[in-house]
Amino acid sequence: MKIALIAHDKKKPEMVNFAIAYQDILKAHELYATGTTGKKVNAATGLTIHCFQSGPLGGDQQIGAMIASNEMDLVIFLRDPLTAQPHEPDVNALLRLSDVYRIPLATNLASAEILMFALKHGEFHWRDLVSKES
Ligand SMILES: O=C(CO)COP(=O)(O)O
Repeated sequence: MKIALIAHDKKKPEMVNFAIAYQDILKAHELYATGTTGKKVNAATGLTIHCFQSGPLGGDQQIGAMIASNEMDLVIFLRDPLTAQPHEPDVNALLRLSDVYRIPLATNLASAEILMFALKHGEFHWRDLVSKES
């Protein structure tokens, strides 16, 4: 499974703790991230992560492109709903594409944990079927 990890600045400590807590699950998958998030998670866990550009410089768009070409299976995007982002249109585009392509997406820690439990229990095998269709 290809999993994207993205966190706005105020949510990065939460993302790092999340990745530490679930690294045993995450390490079995192909991980992608926006630039700064990926570097922080890698530094804290040693997980191998393909890092795209930083979000404001196009990282959200790069992950969106993977979604549009059916190459992303799950997105954990810890958004900061209380801070305006200079690249809000990119953020909205990523959320929109996740809905267009029905990609499981968690935008907060509680949802992200539920997705991790589902992943651990093999609830995403349907993505293998969808991936093979394209
Ligand atoms: O801004 C982001 C997502 O919209 C995150 O980008 P960084 O991980 O590069 O900080």
